[in-house]
Amino acid sequence: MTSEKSIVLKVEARPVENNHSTQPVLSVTQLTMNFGGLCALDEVDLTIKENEIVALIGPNGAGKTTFFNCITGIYTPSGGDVVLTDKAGHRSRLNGLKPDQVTKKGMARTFQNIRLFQNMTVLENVMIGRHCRMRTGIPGAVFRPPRAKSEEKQVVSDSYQILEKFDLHRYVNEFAKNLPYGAQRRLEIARAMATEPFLLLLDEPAAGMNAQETKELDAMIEKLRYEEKISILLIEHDMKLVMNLSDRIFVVDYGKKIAEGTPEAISQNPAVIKAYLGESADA
Ligand SMILES: Nc1ncnc2c1ncn2[C@@H]1O[C@H](COP(=O)(O)OP(=O)(O)OP(=O)(O)O)[C@@H](O)[C@H]1O
Repeated sequence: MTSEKSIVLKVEARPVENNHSTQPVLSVTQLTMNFGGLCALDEVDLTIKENEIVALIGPNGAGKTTFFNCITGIYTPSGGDVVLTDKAGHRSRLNGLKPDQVTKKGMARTFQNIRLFQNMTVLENVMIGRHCRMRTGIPGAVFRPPRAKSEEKQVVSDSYQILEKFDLHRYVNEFAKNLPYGAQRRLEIARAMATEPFLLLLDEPAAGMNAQETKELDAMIEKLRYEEKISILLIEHDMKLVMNLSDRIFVVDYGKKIAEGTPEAISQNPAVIKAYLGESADA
């Protein structure tokens, strides 16, 4: 029997424009994560270069979200190294940093299940992302000296501009929970972008989207790459989106990296086809 995933793997891969710099912004080496007796990640290596779009794919339970959780400080990996290099060439080892410290270093993320502040407005959700770049600390927020007031004004105006970019400004004072599904997904990305990342991680951004919303998402991710000059790492099950967007693809299965390469190479890789089809690939 042919599964749905086997069909989508055969989506035509677009030719890769290989004009990206070779500077790695993220370098992950031998990342390992054990949960008791379960090895969810087994010495996985992955690099992302400046301005690249890279996908991390694999069957359900392969270890993709665990990978994101390990590199963003949600989990402490059992082994391996995670190094982020900013645009000025400063290298930071992220091992042991908390999620907010990782965000400040320039790597932001979204989640598989939308994690917005549902009872806050659209503007407030983005302002929360923006606050990570504010200089005012708790005393400033309490006593509100003139500098804190002017910084707060700037946060409001920056956040509104971000909403405009994501075509969300018409919802500015709506509660997040009242937005249509596709707009909630966009808002998560807008909030992540408000932290000024140079590397954005998207965990299944197209999950639950219809064909039109997915097409818009595809265009939005491309636009982000070119206009904001950022690199993007995405986990996604929609192979059409993956094949269309990615410069390179990494494939994991049972916690191990089984392949990496261009969309074209990956779509023809026997180990990848087998991972998606199971034993039927041998037939
Ligand atoms: N906190 C945890 N404690 C124990 N086991 C976990 C934990 N998080 C993930 N796992 C296990 O690690 C393995 C990898 O899970 P993970 O969620 O990373 O897979 P995935 O590739 O993201 O899957 P999906 O595509 O279904 O989201 C699974 O066997 C999962 O049950």
